Amino acid sequence: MSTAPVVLDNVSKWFGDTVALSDVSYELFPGVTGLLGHNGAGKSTTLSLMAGWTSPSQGTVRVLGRDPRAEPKVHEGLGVVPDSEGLWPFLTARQTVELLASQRGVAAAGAAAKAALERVGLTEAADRKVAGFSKGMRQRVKLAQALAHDPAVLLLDEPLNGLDPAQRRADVELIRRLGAEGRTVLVSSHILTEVERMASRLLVVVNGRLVAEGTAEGIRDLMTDRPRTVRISTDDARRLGGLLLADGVVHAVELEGEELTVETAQAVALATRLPVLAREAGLWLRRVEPVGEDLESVFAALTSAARGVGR
Ligand SMILES: Nc1ncnc2c1ncn2[C@@H]1O[C@H](COP(=O)(O)OP(=O)(O)OP(=O)(O)O)[C@@H](O)[C@H]1O
Repeated sequence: MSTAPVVLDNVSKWFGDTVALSDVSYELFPGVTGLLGHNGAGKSTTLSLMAGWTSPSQGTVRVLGRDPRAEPKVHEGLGVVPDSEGLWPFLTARQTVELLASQRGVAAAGAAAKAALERVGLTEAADRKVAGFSKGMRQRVKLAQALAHDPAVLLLDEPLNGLDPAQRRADVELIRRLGAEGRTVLVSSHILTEVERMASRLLVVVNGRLVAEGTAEGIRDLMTDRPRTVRISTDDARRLGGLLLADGVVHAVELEGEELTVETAQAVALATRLPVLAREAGLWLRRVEPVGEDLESVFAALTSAARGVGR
């Protein structure tokens, strides 16, 4: 069996007729891994399985070498930020964090809570009741709770939800540091540009299936043959559009003044043929700009590609 801190081996999970996860296998290693998927893709189910809150219908889950469902001791090395609220409003931030640290068997729970609250930037608010906290502050209390016992594995379900831009930047930085310290961190998100800033490795889940895995760049490469849109600015857009269509490297063109927008399923061929065709026709390429090269677009393409294969 693998020694990776988290191992999913042929894991499926269904609720009645709903398949939340379908035959998923991967390992998590130290550093930050992003788990990407739209609402309902199976992210929270994955985290629940790793936290031992639910059992797989099939397959095995191991966290720090243990079955998290059968061995609650796993929580001594595991910190979880669930997407649910679950905070007692009548406790202060300090009491909230201290309580869980004690439950996790931390001897100096007070000192651990103080350090964790400081880490997430809640020192000044530590003795205020959670009831008056903003969504962003409550998220930070949950993060401090997850950190207080210094776990080797952290599972964070959409941890940036409800944060303002400054808080997001701070938390992206904090999560990166947690990974750099050698912890195994899994961050779920539906916002690719955000998770891309934290995670060195991405797992993309669509309809409960793992559809792509790798670095953000690697995932883009996987999508080389997906349909792409390219905007071209030239001195005779109509002529160039005709040449590209005749050459067969694009399947649609749209003209707007000197701007030409083309659709292609052969990005590499277009990149090779475009300068040749322009040169032969004596046309000047002012600007060539791919549209939608961000991960959001790649993700949308993966999603529609996987839809037919879904449940
Ligand atoms: N306890 C449950 N009972 C029935 N169906 C469930 C249960 N938990 C999850 N599901 C279903 O399993 C699928 C995956 O849900 P999950 O919450 O894991 O997705 P998600 O990617 O976390 O999405 P979200 O961000 O919206 O929570 C969904 O179709 C959901 O409706």
